[in-house]
Amino acid sequence: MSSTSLIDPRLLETTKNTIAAFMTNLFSKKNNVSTTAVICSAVVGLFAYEQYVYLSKKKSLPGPKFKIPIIGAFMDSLHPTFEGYMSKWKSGELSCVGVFDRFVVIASTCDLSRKILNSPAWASPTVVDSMKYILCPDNWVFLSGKAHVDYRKGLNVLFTRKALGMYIPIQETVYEKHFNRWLAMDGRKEQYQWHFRELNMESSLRVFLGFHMSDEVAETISQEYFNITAALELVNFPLPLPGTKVYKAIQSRKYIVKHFIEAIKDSRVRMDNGGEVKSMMDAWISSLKEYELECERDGKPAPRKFDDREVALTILTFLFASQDATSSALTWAFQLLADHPDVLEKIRAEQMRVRNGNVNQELSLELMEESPYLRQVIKEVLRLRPPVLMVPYKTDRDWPLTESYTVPKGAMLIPTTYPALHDPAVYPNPDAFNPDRWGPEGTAEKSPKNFMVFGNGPHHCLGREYAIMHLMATVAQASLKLDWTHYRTEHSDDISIFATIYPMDGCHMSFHPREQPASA
Ligand code: HEM
Repeated sequence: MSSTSLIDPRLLETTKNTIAAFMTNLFSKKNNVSTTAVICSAVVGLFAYEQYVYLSKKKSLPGPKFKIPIIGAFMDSLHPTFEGYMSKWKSGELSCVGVFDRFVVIASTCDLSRKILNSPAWASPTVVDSMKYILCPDNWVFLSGKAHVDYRKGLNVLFTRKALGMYIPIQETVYEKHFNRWLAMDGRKEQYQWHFRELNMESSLRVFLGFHMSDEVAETISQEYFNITAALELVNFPLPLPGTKVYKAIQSRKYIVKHFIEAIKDSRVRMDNGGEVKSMMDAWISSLKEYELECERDGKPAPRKFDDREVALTILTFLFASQDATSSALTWAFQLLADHPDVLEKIRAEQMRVRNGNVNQELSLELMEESPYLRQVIKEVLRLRPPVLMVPYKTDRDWPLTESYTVPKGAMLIPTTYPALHDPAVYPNPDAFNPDRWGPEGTAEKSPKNFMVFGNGPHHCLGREYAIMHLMATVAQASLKLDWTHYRTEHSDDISIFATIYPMDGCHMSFHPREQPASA
């Protein structure tokens, strides 16, 4: 912890004394005081009180010594920078900042981050402030304790190996469609970050909801979803007033949920008529139906029903949890592979090997399971550029998190993933892209606790295997069907923050059809 950032306890004492003196002064004055003077004095008093509250929570933690009245560091949170985050993490194992009435504590070490993620008795996930408005307060992600565990158990069926195998052909169709779109641009140089996002959004929508919804609606949802991403700042304007980002995100959510509900109704009809399971939602509805019949048959009490809105909101959480993180990972994957052609060649060789030289072989889960090198590459992309840098939690009571600091109840407490994933003791030369560190000769697998890309503890990512499989499958198909060029700029390796992380220059690329090897 940097000693220069320690708060002098005398400052705290002086602030307290100033407020006391001010209040005494204000109320003891017998002489006439103008209304303006009283109001001004009251405002100054409130500001001083705000500083006092902030400093008494901050204690010796590194962080701003002065909180800007009312808004605190709100302007910084509007335009976060990676460098700003880095300097926070470097300032100490815990650091703090005040935004509006929120006191935010950031944990930067692997051990403290894991402790926070694994202590449901002290802190629970809070998502960012705006999310209760956007995802609706009755959404399952806001459940805690047993209610959360029980609900989550019911969702596991959607991410089993069998389920993942069923989603793969849907994904292959979507990849093919987007690859053809990219090729139709005739090798034009573009900012591909948004094209990767589109592929990812359509893949999510089709896997989660199937093909009931038209391409136009799917594209509008992709556009509307930008409003939701834009409202994901760590701390937002506290009220969803018209014109605010949160307000716009709520309108977009309404549009998205309306169309999800239509797809759910369609799925219910198809499943009632014994239709084929063609999406995650079909799988869920049919498993609920099966369980209902099982209870009826075995004379057990009827299970709880899930109405269309509830199913729609749950699918929305999957989109919410996956969309930005996976789009970020996909962008970095394409960029890093273009910048490391030796790695891309090894992927191609592995894919040709597992397909016995048949470049057109249908994609399958088995093929992905037989591709250990590709898995190493995806793990390395996620380590080097973790899409989720911080996971906001909230303390449910005063928590003596370290020997020297107790996090006050109600604080936003944020475990961090990046420093653990760039710890040179665990990942030598941590800023280098080196998939071999995950191989048999490497050491990265020896410290699984550092790999917090998908969180940890009771709320760890439900879609972890699905996400890894989707990233592997996209890269596998692209490596065989496409050649791509990355136009590096001086900002290609810099990180910009838009809910998650992207290359600062937006990733300029062009795509070309890949000439098939003679054996294909
Ligand atoms: C590269 C992509 C992804 C990354 C980096 C990622 C990362 C994370 C992280 C860090 C958490 C918080 C964990 C915690 O609090 O300990 C999380 C939670 C979650 N993720 Fe993911 N995720 C990804 C993709 C997905 C996908 C594709 C889905 C669903 C299809 C998904 C569904 C969820 C859900 C439902 C939760 C909340 C779990 C709970 O509260 O019980 N994620 N994810």
